[in-house]
Amino acid sequence: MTLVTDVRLRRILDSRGNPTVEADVLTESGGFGRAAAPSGASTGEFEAIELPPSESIAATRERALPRLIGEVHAGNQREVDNALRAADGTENFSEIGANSAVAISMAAAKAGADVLGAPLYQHLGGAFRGGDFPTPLGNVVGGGEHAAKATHIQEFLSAPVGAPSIDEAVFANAAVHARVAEILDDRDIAAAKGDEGAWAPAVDDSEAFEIVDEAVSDVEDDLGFEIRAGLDVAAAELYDEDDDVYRYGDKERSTDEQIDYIADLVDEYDLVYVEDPLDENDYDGFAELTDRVGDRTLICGDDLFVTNVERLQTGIDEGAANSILIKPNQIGTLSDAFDAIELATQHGYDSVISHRSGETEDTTIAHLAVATAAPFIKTGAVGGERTAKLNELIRIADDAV
Ligand SMILES: C=C(OP(=O)(O)O)C(=O)O
Ligand SMILES: [Mg+2]
Repeated sequence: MTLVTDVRLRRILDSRGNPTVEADVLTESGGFGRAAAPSGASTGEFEAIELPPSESIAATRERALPRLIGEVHAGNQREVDNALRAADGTENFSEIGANSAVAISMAAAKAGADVLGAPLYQHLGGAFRGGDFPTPLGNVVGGGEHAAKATHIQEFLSAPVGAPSIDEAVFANAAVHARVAEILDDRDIAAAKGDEGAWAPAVDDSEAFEIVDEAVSDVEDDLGFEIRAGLDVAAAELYDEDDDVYRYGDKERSTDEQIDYIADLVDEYDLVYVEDPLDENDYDGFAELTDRVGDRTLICGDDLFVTNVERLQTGIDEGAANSILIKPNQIGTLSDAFDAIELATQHGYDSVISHRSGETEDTTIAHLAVATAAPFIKTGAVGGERTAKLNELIRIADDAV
């Protein structure tokens, strides 16, 4: 019934106006799934390879489609994903591109759900999923690789940890985003938006902390539940390997100073979440910071782990971080992303399902978060490609997908 009878690939626009890959998967009994690959800007060194979309589509048509069409079942995710891996033949999808691979992998899952007549989260997670919703981490101020001439830290996040429902959590993040705009206006600071819809003011990081702290407290007082702040430092982008320092404009920090700086920020701003506080090769630094503040905040590996079970296992062995960012396109298939989530859960690491800075209207990650009962999802606060996922979470909670 779920035998794949056709796979169609095309170039579509992503939220930055760049081309990306969209896949349609059709099955024998009329099942249909469509999904699109996102794209990163602050990509990790160890991520699966994203090829130029036209190149990826051509290679996938030649190498992968003969192994998929008439050969695999959309309802059997491992079979689909194993066929993609076999067609590529490399560890990092450098032959067909992780962009086509992940689009097909996610589209196949949707086609499998369609045949079953089940929502995607239930097809992926089973009949008993749908009761646990992630806390959304909403990007409200940012810079780094996502906006020119803005903060050095890539993302300042709002985390409505006390929200009684996903609906209230999503609206809380939008309210913090709106409150930041008012505070910027009061301070006469003009701000454009970065790639993920966060405000991107030309302020130094210390002023951004003040603004976000004030916005979070104001909205917390208004709404009456706990909202905290978090960060994606994206420190690999700040790290200068030659001089072994982190560069924040003219200011330099050694690794020890960086660890002290982040540990102080955790306490000063009561941060609930810190992603990539150190370089993507620095397991020792991650371990030291986790040892110092891991009892009171999440230390999350994004560029460090790249959704890769081997890199995560190294982190687990060394005590580096206590949380992992999950981006299916970093690794290339949904099966690989599931394996990373399962390994994380077994070892007490929290999974944070994440968008990329270049996104589409695709909502797969909302379903993935509910299917795996992930405690957090990072998918922005405002902007159509971000609200696509947030609104899907609201629909899932309303049993309306
Ligand atoms: C979402 C992120 O950005 P990008 O997609 O540019 O890697 C991130 O670094 O967590
Ligand atoms: Mg990151």
